[in-house]
Amino acid sequence: MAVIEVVDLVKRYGSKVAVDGVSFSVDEGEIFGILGPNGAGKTTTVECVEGLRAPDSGSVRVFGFDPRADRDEVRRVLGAQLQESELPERIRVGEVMELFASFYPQPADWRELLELLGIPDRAKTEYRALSGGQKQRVSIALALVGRPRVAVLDELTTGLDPQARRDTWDLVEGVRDAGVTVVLVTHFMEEAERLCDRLALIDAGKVVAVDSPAGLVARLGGEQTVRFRPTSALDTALLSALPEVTAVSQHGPQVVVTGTGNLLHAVTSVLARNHVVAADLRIEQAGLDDAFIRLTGRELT
Ligand SMILES: Nc1ncnc2c1ncn2[C@@H]1O[C@H](COP(=O)(O)OP(=O)(O)OP(=O)(O)O)[C@@H](O)[C@H]1O
Repeated sequence: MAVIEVVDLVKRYGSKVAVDGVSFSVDEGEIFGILGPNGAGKTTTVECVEGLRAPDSGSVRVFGFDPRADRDEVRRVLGAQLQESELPERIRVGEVMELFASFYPQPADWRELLELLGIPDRAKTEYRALSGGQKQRVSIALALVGRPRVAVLDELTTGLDPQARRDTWDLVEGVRDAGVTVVLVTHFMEEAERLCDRLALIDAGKVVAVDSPAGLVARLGGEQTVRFRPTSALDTALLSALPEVTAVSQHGPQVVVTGTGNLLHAVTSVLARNHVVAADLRIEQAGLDDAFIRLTGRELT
């Protein structure tokens, strides 16, 4: 059975359609990403999964339960992160952990969780005195204290410095390795690429693709980009005519050539034949961001 099954989910705010027929399913034991630009409908989608919002149409099941009709069952198996603003500033970390643990029949040992999350010494600290990274750790601990089978983590590294972000990625992998399925909402390409087994790309309320990061990139057919600055006049039509080349564009002094196959060799051969020296020559393989542009026609950020 799928851990989460979303079928044709639609959610409107007044006349604004925030989620427009979204379908995906999450398998047990995976880190499933929901990736898309700001306003794509990611949070609204997971709020429907968590039972915080009622869908206008379509269906959501979590281990077969309806998050609205079977609220208690879903609460027992699904751990959701709190938004930062939802905790009182003066509550101590130990107090909030104790409180949340009391909601569950068989909670995890929250002291162990704080230890696992690298903040064992923060139990007596007031929430407001925590750093951004520590607040994120507390919110992950709260999502895990009920021993959920699936944890939903929304924009968990937004606002963190690069080191704290990498530490958080290690934590998420640790959660998955402990047997918890993870749904990760993000607008960071690098985060999705590094962590997710599969992901749904969402744009303007619709799913544009569901695949592994490598599978999404492979849809580009091994596309590469060569960039360089010609040091003398170059007729770019010579490059466009190459069978390996799919597009040529010029950005100021820089020429950008995308294509497949042995693109670099094809481009440098043309340059050599025409006695053009290429300065700052670079080649890049396509990544998730290129896949996103190809699938949606626009950039993620
Ligand atoms: N409570 C609300 N009332 C009205 N419109 C809303 C509400 N919440 C979200 N929206 C709108 O619905 C759309 C989807 O928002 P949502 O927060 O689900 O997107 P998101 O992909 O999570 O984006 P972000 O990363 O910015 O949170 C956006 O256009 C947003 O402005």
